[in-house]
Amino acid sequence: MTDSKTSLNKDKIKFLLLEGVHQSAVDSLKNAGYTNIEYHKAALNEDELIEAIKDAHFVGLRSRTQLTRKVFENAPKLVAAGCFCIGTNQVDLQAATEHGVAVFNAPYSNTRSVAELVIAEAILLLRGIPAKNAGCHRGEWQKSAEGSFEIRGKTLGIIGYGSIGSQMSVLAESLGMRVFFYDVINRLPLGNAVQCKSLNELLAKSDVVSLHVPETGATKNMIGEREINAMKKGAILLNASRGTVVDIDALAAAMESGHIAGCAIDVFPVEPKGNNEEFQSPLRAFDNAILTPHIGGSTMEAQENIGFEVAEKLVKYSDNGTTITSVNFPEVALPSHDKVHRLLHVHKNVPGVLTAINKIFSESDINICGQYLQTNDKLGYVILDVDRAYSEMALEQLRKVTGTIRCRVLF
Ligand SMILES: NC(=O)c1ccc[n+]([C@@H]2O[C@H](COP(=O)([O-])OP(=O)(O)OC[C@H]3O[C@@H](n4cnc5c(N)ncnc54)[C@H](O)[C@@H]3O)[C@@H](O)[C@H]2O)c1
Ligand SMILES: O=C(O)CC[C@@H](O)C(=O)O
Repeated sequence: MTDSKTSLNKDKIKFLLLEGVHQSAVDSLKNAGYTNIEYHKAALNEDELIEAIKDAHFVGLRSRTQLTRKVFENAPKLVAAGCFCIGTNQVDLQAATEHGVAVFNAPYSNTRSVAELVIAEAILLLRGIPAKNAGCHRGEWQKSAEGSFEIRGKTLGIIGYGSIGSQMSVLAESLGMRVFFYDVINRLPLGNAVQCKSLNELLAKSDVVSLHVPETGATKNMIGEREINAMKKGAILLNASRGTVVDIDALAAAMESGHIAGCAIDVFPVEPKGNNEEFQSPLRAFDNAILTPHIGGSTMEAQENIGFEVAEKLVKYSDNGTTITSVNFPEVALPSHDKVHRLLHVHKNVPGVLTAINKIFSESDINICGQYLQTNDKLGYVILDVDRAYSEMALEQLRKVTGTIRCRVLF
């Protein structure tokens, strides 16, 4: 038996931070003792990412970086990924899980920022301000009330009544809007909002339609030609969810015909990788389209909070194995014990793994001081605190347990 410390020193643990995540993330990691940080302002393409991630233990990203199966296959040391945003659709979660990589995000920090933006856009579009603004910039003077409306008394249709949709609902009612929403699950309506039974019902009722659904198979092109035709003539469409949700060509055709009176689009099927790449979209042709570079959640407040929140989750996972709020791992938090070694064991959720683990320790005569197992449909994750009389041999045996995906010693 040896009393050896086999975990890495903190300065050997590499964090790869991409897409200009907020300085608060860097500060939080440094305050927690993690100084080995590689920082990139933009996203990396797959080949660049594979090169940068090959010796990284943690990766931090936003919505642009694609963590594909190939990336996970080439990231042998990676233990966790932190999405400094809400969406996790840019991560192949199945591949992350199979490789034993815990994924975290910030599910709430930027929701208010998005809700405020879409309300502001609805007001501006109902008044025709984007087109009037563009005209003035060209030297035109279009003083007219034609096509300008107050928001008060108009009907808002929210698709996806989660954290953002429900906040928008409250803000919209405070401005005098009537609110309907459509969601795949029954949601408690806030204020006087009413849940619609179908998407068609919502589209037919609404003067303004706003999308707040995640990117999934079911939401891909959820708003296409048929759905746009089901909207009222002269209605307004807002999308600050994901670019795959709206068929942009169908929207451009409806803007051209005047069926849609204006739109505000923050997310696109293909977005530039960084600030130096040209943004391409058929919607650039329309003065009555507010186009923004995926900044719905980009406020100083939100980004700072997200930086702290996600960095803290990564630090807790690195320091003591805590996976609370992980989007793909069973959630485990074991209080720390004195004078113990802590081992983390990630395995396929198949019968007999815990028995095999416990057998190794009982046969090696090593006392287990604390143990917490959680499973989800794919994974089992157990944190074990064992007596200092810990042996490297036990770790070797743990690694051989059938179903093991990843096993490491924290301290
Ligand atoms: N533009 C930005 O900068 C920005 C910022 C934050 C979030 N987002 C996007 O907004 C999305 C929503 O964020 P949120 O925090 O409100 O998420 P959320 O998970 O709290 O809410 C999403 C809602 O959509 C519903 N939903 C899922 N599939 C649906 C379907 N097929 N039809 C109808 N409803 C469906 C869910 O039941 C849920 O109520 C995120 O997934 C993210 O992609 C964009
Ligand atoms: O900051 C980003 O890149 C993504 C923001 C937003 O889409 C989110 O999912 O939170």
